[in-house]
Formats: sequence, structure tokens, C-alpha cells
Amino acid sequence: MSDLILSGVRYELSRTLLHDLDLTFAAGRMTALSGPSGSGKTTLLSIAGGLLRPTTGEATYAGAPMWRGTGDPRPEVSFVLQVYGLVPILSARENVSVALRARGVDPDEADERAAAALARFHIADLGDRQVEELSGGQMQRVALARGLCVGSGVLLADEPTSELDEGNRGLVLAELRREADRGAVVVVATHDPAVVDACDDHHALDEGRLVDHTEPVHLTGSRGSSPSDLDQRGPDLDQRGPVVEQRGAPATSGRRDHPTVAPDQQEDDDPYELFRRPPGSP
Ligand SMILES: Nc1ncnc2c1ncn2[C@@H]1O[C@H](COP(=O)(O)OP(=O)(O)OP(=O)(O)O)[C@@H](O)[C@H]1O
Repeated sequence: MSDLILSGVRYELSRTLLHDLDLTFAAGRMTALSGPSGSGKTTLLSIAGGLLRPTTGEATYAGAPMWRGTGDPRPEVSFVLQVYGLVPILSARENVSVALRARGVDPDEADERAAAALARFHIADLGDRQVEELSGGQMQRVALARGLCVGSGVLLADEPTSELDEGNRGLVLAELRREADRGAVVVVATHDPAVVDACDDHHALDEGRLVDHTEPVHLTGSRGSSPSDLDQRGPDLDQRGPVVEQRGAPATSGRRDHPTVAPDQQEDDDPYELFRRPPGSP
């Protein structure tokens, strides 16, 4: 089992998108990566998985760099992309099978394993359906089946539950846990507090920097925003969703103990409270 290590990772285009990040994503653990929209989660996952070359610093796994000079990920890496990356005119099973065939698995075996992977996400019956005929949540589960079927050492999932109802979210979290339990590095970019809560570790980003997430940074502002700043942000909060962490947990990043919020804290000290209020309420 190897950890995925980011050392001094900086990424610049016309501006700096990631600022000198040092992070370890541990093997055998689920790590949540949270932060407002545009904070750099997808960019960070792309560098972690070898799709993008950092401007400075590097991502390494098992002692070797993730960036191989081409933008093709190493075979030990699987992505579950935010936009799924499925081929619309192929069937659900073919979309999954392709990932296995690309790794040299015999086509018949690949098809069998693809069907089994769809069954993990309770969509075995959709195997013959063209992806373009599926709902968003069904496509998301096909993308998860494809990402998880190969048994990779590093699994990077970008908002993998964004289209799912609570039941399917629970199913996906259980399957991600199985991947971690067999020793994989599992990193999940998410806006969903329930996903953060299900993870072992949590790192929060804001504008490309790691931030202290011992407070719900989307609500309080990571750079010391005042309540009036928050009022002015208005609807943007809805898109951002809360980043939450147990009060008193290590700042910026770290291992987490469950439960995230103690039951007796929940009523009086609820970090989601703002998001639960009906629209228009004070
Ligand atoms: N190719 C690009 N060229 C210029 N800017 C980019 C490019 N890709 C991303 N960005 C910018 O980098 C920042 C981080 O984007 P990124 O997609 O990593 O954020 P994110 O946290 O994943 O957002 P979301 O939660 O909305 O998916 C954003 O401000 C985005 O506009």
C-alpha cells in the first residue's frame, strides 16, 4: 500500500490556481476534498492523478511521479470524472468494459466484470442500455462502476454523489469504503457534508489554498469574512454548500474521528443550520 503524496504543488495559468500545497492522501483511507466552487478541487485531483503537470512541485505514488509527460494517467489510477466522461452511444456495460480492456483484460472477462461492477451500483439491469438514454444519476453510477471495476491503487472521484438520492449516496459511500479497505487511496471532491462525514480525512480548499476547516468555512469565510460579507454573497452560498468539520479537530487538514458532530452538539451548534432555513427566512 502506498500513499499519494503532493509536495509543493503549485499550478499557474494566467493566475495561480493552486498555491504550494503539501498533502498526503493515505492508502486505505477515504479523504474528502471540499471547498467552494472554483476553489481548485478538480485541478488538484487532475494533478494528483497525473492529468496535469504542476508548475512546480510534484505528485508521487509508490515513489514515482504521477505526471508521465503525456497527460495520460498511470495504470494504477482511476478517475470518476465530474462530467462522467462516458461514451453516449455505447451501452452502460460497454462503457465499463472499455476501462478493463484498456488495461489488457480479455474482452469476455471484461464484459463479465463490467456487469458485476454495474451490479455493485444496483444498475445491472441497465447494462444493455445506451448511456444517452440514462438519467443523470444512472450515468453517475455507470461512471462509478467504471472507476471502481479495475481495482486501482488510486481512486480519484470528483463529486461522485452530486446526482444521487440519499439511498444511492449511501451505496456509493459503502463501495468507496470497500476500495479503501482493500488498500486503495480514495480521494473524493465533494460539496456534500454527508460525504465529508463519511470520510476518514478531510482537506478544505479556498482559492487554491488549504484552509482551516475547523469552522464551516463557506459560512464564515476563510479569510475572516464578517457576517455582512456573507449577506452580500447571497445565492452564491447555495452553490457552494457547507464545508464542515468537527470543532476542535486539527486545523487545515487531518485525520478525523467519527462522529463529525457529536449528537448533543447538533441542535445548538449546527453548522448546516443556514442551509436548512427556508428561502427568505431571516
Ligand atoms: N483551463 C483553465 N483555464 C483557466 N482557468 C481555469 C482552467 N481550469 C480551471 N480554471 C479555473 O481554476 C479555478 C479552479 O477550478 P476547479 O475546476 O479546479 O475548481 P473546483 O473547486 O473543482 O470547482 P467546482 O466545485 O465548481 O467543480 C477556477 O477559478 C476555474 O475558473
